[in-house]
Amino acid sequence: MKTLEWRALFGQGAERIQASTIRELLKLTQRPGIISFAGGLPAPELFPKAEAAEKAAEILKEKGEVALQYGPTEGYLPLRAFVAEWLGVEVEEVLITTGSQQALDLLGKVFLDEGAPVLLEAPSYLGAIQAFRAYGPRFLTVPTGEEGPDLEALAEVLKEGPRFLYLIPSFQNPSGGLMPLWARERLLEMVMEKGLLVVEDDAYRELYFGESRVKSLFELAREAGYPGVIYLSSFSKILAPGLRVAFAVAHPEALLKLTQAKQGVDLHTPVLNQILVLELLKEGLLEHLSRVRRVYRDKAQAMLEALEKEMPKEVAFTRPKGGMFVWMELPQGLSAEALFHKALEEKVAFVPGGPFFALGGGENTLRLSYATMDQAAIAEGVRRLGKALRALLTPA
Ligand SMILES: Cc1ncc(COP(=O)(O)O)c(CN[C@@H](CCCC(=O)O)C(=O)O)c1O
Repeated sequence: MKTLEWRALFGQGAERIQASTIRELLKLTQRPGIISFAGGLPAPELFPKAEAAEKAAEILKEKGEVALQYGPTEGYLPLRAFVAEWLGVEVEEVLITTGSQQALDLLGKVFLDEGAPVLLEAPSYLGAIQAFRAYGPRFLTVPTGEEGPDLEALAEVLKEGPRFLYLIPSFQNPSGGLMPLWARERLLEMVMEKGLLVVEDDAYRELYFGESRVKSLFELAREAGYPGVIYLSSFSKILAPGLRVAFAVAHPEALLKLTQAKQGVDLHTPVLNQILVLELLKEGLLEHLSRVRRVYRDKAQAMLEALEKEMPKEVAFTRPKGGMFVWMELPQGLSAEALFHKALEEKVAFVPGGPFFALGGGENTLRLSYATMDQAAIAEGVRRLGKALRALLTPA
């Protein structure tokens, strides 16, 4: 068979397209017997399987012509209307996307150029770093922690005039941080003063363990009459990630360009999936959301109890108030990559923290997701992790 030198055939941009660490690791965690804290994969016990089977059959029977035909790029109008009412915005401001992951790619396509500055937290969602990196931007970062980005450092780096700030104010991936209201108001003041654009990724908006949600940057900006916040959220974490249905809310001018970009990417998000999401949400959404919150709060509690019991005192870890992740820091000098391999020997997996830092660093950090495993597996997985850690901490 004749061979081709594929690398020579790739375009220049192909060099910037790199693998997703989570996606690559997830292949490893398919091995039998592994307890995986790697992907933020929602709890399968929460998937409305029986209802979805019934509703999908009904949709195909009664609306098959619509569900199986090409649809509008903007999205299935009744679903857009549902999202608009839920968020208190106009339907013209809502674009249905094929997961928030697609929205991140569209934002890179529309707002970034080679060498253009874009600001992210350090650490931040590695899927966003992967999506934006394909457009060759100059990454700027601001340290982030349990209460969100460091606002003093942010004031400095804003002087670089980033095309946009990509932020995850609620239950940040991977650090679990929750920006308090005062910090959100302060950040918005800085952004409005400079007329900058914010992309608010609110994937975990409903997964709060406390009494209520903190107001989003988007809501605060609306109240201040500022159009410069583009809001993303998704049905992945509250319904089913495999349906790939999410949404972006933006000023009509921005939304028009994002929609045009989407036309060139996938024409539209699968219509059957959009109708199915709408039908599943229309009944008992509030009860479903309170069950989802309880399940994740219990899983988080199980992981924190196990970590308190099993982790050596040299290790630090966050106590999340929502979301799906615990962020862990090993003593300086210890490598999370080295721990990853020891942990695999003990049949437990996690995501080393390095890939969450757009400008590098974080070699001693790691992310643990409690979302997927049941409480017994969480306790056993943390026990195994403790064993691997002690082996790493005890010099041979
Ligand atoms: C902040 C943030 N923004 C967008 C996404 C992607 O959500 P969609 O399912 O594309 O709506 C995610 C999902 N992240 C998960 C899921 C990745 C799953 C995978 O790559 O298999 C993770 O970090 O593990 C996210 O955390």
